[in-house]
Amino acid sequence: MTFLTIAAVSKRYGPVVALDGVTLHIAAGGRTAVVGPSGSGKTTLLRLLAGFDTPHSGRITMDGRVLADGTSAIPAHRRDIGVVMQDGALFPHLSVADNIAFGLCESASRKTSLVHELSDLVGLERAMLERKPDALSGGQQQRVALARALARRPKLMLLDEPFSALDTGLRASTRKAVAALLQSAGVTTVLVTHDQAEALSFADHVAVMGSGRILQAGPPRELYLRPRSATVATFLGEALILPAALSGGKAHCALGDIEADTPSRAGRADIMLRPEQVSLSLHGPGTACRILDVEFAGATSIATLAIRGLENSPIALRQPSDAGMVAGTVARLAVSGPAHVLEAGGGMPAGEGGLPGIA
Ligand SMILES: Nc1ncnc2c1ncn2[C@@H]1O[C@H](COP(=O)(O)OP(=O)(O)OP(=O)(O)O)[C@@H](O)[C@H]1O
Repeated sequence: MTFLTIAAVSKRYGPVVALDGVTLHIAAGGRTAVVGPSGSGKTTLLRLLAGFDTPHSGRITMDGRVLADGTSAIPAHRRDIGVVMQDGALFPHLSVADNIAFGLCESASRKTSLVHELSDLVGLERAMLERKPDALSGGQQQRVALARALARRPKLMLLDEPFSALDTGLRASTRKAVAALLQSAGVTTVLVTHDQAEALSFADHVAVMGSGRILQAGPPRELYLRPRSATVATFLGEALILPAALSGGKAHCALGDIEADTPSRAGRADIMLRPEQVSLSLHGPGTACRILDVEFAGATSIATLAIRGLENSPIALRQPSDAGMVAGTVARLAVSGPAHVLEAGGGMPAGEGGLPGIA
């Protein structure tokens, strides 16, 4: 059931079109991630949902209530929406407990029990409640910000890059804890992030933005495996994009004849393979290629490869570092699984440099 509807919403800042007719339907109780490159309009969308700004046109409806219709809008404090920003935005002079209870119109004893309940829920030890925010780690501060937002029992939770200030390990564990918490509380959530891995792991619905528009929205797996365009494909992960001729359910390309996931299509098209579908070996089966360069990156390395038929467009492919890749040698490339056929007109992203294969 749709809980939040964003219908043809546009927003300009002077000559800049920040949002250009954005339409998005968000299911009740779901976790939606809005991803896209810098400047694509993610934060603007979140600000319009929160009520910090108003659209120029379009309509936002939540749970049957119109939040904004063109430039007339319900103010932020009357929307029942919780917001957690990148830096947590805690009040530095208040204790953790007072931060969580800030603005609640409850008796002192009710406030105390609510603070205890919420701190247990977000996994904060009681001993931390009397500390000031600067005596907590980044991850703990984010949990306080979340508890403070949850204290108002919001119908919708907006998270604006809330994990970006945390280091890698803490980031993953906090993200997992927050996702589980929001799911158990049944709060519909919208997360804004520029981190595709975060979006794919946190959300059950992902919307990819570009230049103020929604390029594609759907379940994470669907978007990762069946992106419409090269732009969406490369934003959501590394991708090998190759020109192909389609016929008889096959994509005929420089890597051979590969089963196509859209058997009815015929003619010329770009196809996409994820790196995990392509394996490089020194003596196995597959298409011959020359290893031009190997860039070591720990567990994996990026090989630059010249394939017959694509000599002028070497491809970049990430492979396990123990695959024995040595620059200057000849190897074989084998493909498993079908090639995904991109929609017509969805070529390489404009202005994207570098080699095909690495986003
Ligand atoms: N207050 C403002 N005044 C003028 N231009 C603005 C304003 N806010 C946003 N913009 C512009 O609108 C566009 C969208 O910005 P927005 O902050 O929504 O992008 P974003 O996808 O959240 O980017 P980032 O990932 O860098 O935060 C950008 O071109 C930005 O420069």
